[in-house]
Amino acid sequence: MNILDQIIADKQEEVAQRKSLYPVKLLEQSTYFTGKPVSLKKYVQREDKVGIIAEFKRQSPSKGVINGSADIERTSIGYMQAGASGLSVLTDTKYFGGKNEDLTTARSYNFCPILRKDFIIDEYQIVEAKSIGADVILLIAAALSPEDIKRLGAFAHSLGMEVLLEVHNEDELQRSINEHVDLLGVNNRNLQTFTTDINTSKELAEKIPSEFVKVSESGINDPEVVVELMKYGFEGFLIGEYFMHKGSPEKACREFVKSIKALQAG
Ligand SMILES: O=P(O)(O)OC[C@@H](O)[C@@H](O)c1c[nH]c2ccccc12
Repeated sequence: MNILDQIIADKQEEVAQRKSLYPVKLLEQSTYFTGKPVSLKKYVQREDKVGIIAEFKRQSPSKGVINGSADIERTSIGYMQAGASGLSVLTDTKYFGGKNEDLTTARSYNFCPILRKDFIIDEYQIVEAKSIGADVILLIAAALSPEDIKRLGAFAHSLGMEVLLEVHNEDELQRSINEHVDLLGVNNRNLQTFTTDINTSKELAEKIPSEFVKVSESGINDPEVVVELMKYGFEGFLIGEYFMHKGSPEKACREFVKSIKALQAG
């Protein structure tokens, strides 16, 4: 079984358990549930920003522990002060060492779009995403049928949230896009081999219909790469490990944003 199948199998069990522990009625009582989501689409397109979606990721199946001591309050505030356009917070515990409380903490200290980074397979998780303060959900084409993607996307929209659809190749792109997708993320990481290749983004760029905001995900560790991807029409850049593996992720983010701006100024 590949890693994604394994994660999804575990997720099915986890969701079934959470459903009985925290019924939807309870989630809907959260003060965040009634709040109006912040648009990631708009934020990555802001003229005064460079489109970095800064991720809080303690560990991953490919790298093991990336940063065991980073603090979500400090890092999330620092990322936004560094000029990030939005935040991505891993909430999967088993494989990524995250938790829902991380997202809620990030929410309570920041007014910005926050992506719930998890493996969404069920409407329940979308209600949960909203109740913990997320604005955007991730749907992974490799893990879902086109019908599921459409149904879950429509449900997220009905709650006012945005949808980031993640694809890794043209086949996934063609079969998965629908009107309930707002942002199209190209994952540069091959989930079978864990290798990352920026060319994945470059090759898929022209195949993505222009109504979707393009986001390049994974393996980005060089400001020059961001500037190059901008030429291919990418407006969002999802970066985790490059920031998180440093003692101060927020400082790494600040320097990264600065370098992009310097390159743009020529
Ligand atoms: O840490 P990186 O290489 O900068 O990548 C960030 C992000 O793209 C990656 O964490 C990611 C992309 N898609 C995912 C799906 C689930 C969990 C994690 C991910």
